Amino acid sequence: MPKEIVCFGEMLWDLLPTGKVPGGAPMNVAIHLTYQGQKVRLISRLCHDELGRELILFLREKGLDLALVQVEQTHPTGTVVVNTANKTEVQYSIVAPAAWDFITYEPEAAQTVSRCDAFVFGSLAARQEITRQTLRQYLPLSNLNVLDVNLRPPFYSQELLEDLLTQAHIAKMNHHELAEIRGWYGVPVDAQESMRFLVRRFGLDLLIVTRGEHGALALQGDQYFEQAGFTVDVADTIGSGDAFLATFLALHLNNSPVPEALKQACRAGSWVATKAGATPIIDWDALAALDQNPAPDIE
Ligand SMILES: OC[C@H]1O[C@](O)(CO)[C@@H](O)[C@@H]1O
Repeated sequence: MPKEIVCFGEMLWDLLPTGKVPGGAPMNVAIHLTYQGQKVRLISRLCHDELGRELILFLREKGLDLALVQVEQTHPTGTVVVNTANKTEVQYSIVAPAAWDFITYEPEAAQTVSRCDAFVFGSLAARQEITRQTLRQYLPLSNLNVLDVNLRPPFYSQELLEDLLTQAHIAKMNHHELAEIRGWYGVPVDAQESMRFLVRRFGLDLLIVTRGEHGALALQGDQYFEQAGFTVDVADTIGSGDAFLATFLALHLNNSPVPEALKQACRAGSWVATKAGATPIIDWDALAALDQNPAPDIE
């Protein structure tokens, strides 16, 4: 059954050396959730400029509901200069200000958030005051807050992350982000132990850690799960984590057991890494073939 999922935050163009592709973690998650038949609303903001108009056309073609996307005239539609010199560790220069820094509170959006099945957000959207305040107003309304940590330097602080983690029910981060956050508390290097620490400290129901080609880990209550990764030819890793999260959520919200959701999410993330840009349409048949390419474990 389709679930109602609200994605909040940045929508933008990723400017790659080869040209521009639509991006922004919450928007990427929204598109992947739409591919997977879920009912999605994106809360964001763009400008009535050339890039904004192009983005609207792209999203309409993808079948996304744009009723809660605000349009303004002052701040430009978001752009990010992406350095893909290292294909597996892409660097983002996130241009500021951007229209998505100015998402304002709307009663209709608040109502949608209060009755949705999940509210997906990340730390980057909170880099500027206005969008941060709007996010703070929506978070208490939703029954299931899903934090996609997405640390994008220099736009985060320990204080901000602690605030967001406290309000999250589910959190997803990659292994680099886990290492950084663990470091704030001097927790031992062991992944499982540091996950247990974070789940306890922030009262999380579920914590997921992605490990690139080495798969993913999850801790739900006391139960710890590991999923091995898949070896693929990486085009770039942009949006890989976003496809992972969308796939995990679509399954989790529809009552799949965590190990099954983790496995499909790893497959989807790996597949997206084989293509340029964040939102290629996933070929689920080709994905099944990934099982023949398990990657070696790192631990
Ligand atoms: O959202 C910030 C950046 O992260 C991505 O979503 C990838 O996860 C890019 O598309 C975007 O430029």
